[in-house]
Amino acid sequence: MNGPALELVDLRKRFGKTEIIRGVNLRVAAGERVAVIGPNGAGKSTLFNLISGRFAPSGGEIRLAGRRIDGKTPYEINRLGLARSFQITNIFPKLSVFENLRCGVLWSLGYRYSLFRFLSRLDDANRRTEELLAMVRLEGKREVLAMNLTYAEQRALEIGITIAGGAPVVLLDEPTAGMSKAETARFIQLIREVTVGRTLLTVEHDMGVVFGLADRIAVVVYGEVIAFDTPDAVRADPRVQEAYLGTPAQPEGDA
Ligand SMILES: Nc1ncnc2c1ncn2[C@@H]1O[C@H](COP(=O)(O)OP(=O)(O)OP(=O)(O)O)[C@@H](O)[C@H]1O
Repeated sequence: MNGPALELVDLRKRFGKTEIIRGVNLRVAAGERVAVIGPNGAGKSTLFNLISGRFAPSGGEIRLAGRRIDGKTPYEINRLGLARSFQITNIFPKLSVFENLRCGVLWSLGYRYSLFRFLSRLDDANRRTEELLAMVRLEGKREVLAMNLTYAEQRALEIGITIAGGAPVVLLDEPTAGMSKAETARFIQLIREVTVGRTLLTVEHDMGVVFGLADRIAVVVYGEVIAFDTPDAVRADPRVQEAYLGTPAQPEGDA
């Protein structure tokens, strides 16, 4: 019942002869916010691509709420409850903010419904869209075309679309990239609010965001998770300091 929301078991990905993800094990509890950090080229995006089904693993397992999802398509994985943001690419630029959010909600109703059932649920969809509009603080931009929003507003819209389907597990790829400090601070708060009751996995380079948002941090180096712990514990971990600074933090250590 209370198993992990997301679990990676000895996950591996090889491109040609090179193993990029080298036996990753990770158990993310339901409701937890986890930031994945690591040097450039460590394999963070590859890990996200494996979890969301864009790449098939070369080995190991991925479980969403206990259910195997490795080998499934991104569509199937989304339907099973995992939503991933694709930065601003999933926004329809010529639709209004409201219409964009409603597309996200309608998508979650699926195409299997008959037209009659679909129409009968439109009221629900509109209500849900209103809620989302408020959650991402874009009520004042309701009728504005997405292409006319500021960059930060587009990112907020994108998060609204990502959570529109109600997926319990959300993957966000560098959600604050390109934002000013003030926008970033506001955005962290927004992410906190919209992910209440959900499980969040985010790839992030900005340490301010990582420490402001994450309950636990997974540090990926050369395709392996070298630490998975609370922000304070990760900050104090000599292996992490070495991976980032290139020098052991404790000179008297057994290096
Ligand atoms: N489709 C692919 N084919 C071959 N090699 C790939 C492919 N995708 C990624 N790689 C390689 O895998 C390694 C990890 O890349 P990845 O993008 O996952 O790292 P990252 O940690 O997300 O880096 P960054 O922080 O720079 O975004 C890199 O060496 C990259 O060149």
